[in-house]
Amino acid sequence: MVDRKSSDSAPVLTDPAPMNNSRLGLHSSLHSPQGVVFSPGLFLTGSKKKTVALDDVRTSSWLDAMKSSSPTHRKLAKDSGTELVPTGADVAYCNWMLKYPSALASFEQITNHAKGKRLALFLDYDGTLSPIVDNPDSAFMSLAMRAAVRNVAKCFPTAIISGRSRDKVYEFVGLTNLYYAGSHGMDIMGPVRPTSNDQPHCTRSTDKQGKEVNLFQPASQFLPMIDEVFKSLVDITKEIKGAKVENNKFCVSVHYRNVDEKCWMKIAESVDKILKDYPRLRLTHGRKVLEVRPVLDWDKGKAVEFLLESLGLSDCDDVLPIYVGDDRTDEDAFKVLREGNRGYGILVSSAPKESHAFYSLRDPSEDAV
Ligand SMILES: O=P(O)(O)OC[C@H]1O[C@H](O[C@H]2O[C@H](CO)[C@@H](O)[C@H](O)[C@H]2O)[C@H](O)[C@@H](O)[C@@H]1O
Repeated sequence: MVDRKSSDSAPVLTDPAPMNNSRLGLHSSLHSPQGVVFSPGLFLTGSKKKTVALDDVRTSSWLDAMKSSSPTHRKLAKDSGTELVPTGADVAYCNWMLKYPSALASFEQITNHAKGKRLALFLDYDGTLSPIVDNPDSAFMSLAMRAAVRNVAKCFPTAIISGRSRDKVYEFVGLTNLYYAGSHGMDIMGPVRPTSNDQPHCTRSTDKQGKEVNLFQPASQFLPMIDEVFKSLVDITKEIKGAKVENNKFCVSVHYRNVDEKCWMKIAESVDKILKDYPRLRLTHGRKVLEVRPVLDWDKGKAVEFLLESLGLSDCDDVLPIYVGDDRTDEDAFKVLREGNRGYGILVSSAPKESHAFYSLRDPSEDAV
């Protein structure tokens, strides 16, 4: 079992409230806070210097982040037959699209850039392939979306990279001709690589069709800890109406979408209380969800790089990776593609937000077009 109170353990890294002024501020999980250094391996190390006052600041900054997560904005009224009266939000969205043009409207530009290149497609699941719904167990993708993904995967290598457990996202998508990465990329089932035997955290396995695959699980030593923390989180939140804790194998989601906003502070305090005992776990914010995960230098961006390498597509000028995602965790992947002009990120969002993506789509129904 992992020693959860080891002396060289890292402090819990928390995300400050999102949407602060700086473009990079959005992406706080990338930053190593003071006192935290990246060790030669994947682990983040540092010293724990938290005070009670700092904890209060921390939980209230969590609350700010929770309040601004997944804002709801009305769609521009269309096809309703009524006269359109753009609101301030509509105008703001249109202005935002000048910076992040619609991927659909830019289709020709993208295909021109893709000429002579091999495409590789990376897709987030929730909020990208499936609409956001109240019950995480009912986040089904539409038949049209499944058909679109099936077709695209016949033409280009395609991978799903999700915060969900790999098994769960496979259950939702149900397509065999794809690669799957669960737990924010900490559980990747990819093609067998000639070098994979030498790679740490890689094992040979077989997929559900009996095909030989490469399994990359850099957080495997955290499994007992994650199971333990999952049980504690279920227990501590059981009296909070609407709270739901989801075990995503190498990370845990604490959902508050169905919790009365008056109780959000209680959710933040409960998670904070548990995490105090687990300095090797950290917290990130998603769409009305707090995500507890190992303090590892690994994210969806690293997963994209890993898969490109596994597919023999890294360091090739004739490869154009495209990543479609809606969430803050997808920013890691957008950033990897933007850096060095490697490919395009497409952000699915109905509200303006700062991003490392190049293009935008308003909602998942546009993805399947
Ligand atoms: O990386 P993703 O595939 O986008 O997964 C991120 C989280 O998605 C799920 O939660 C979100 O979608 C739910 C269903 O629409 C919604 O109810 C919830 O409020 C959203 O946060 C999933 O349940 C989480 O475990 C994932 O971490």
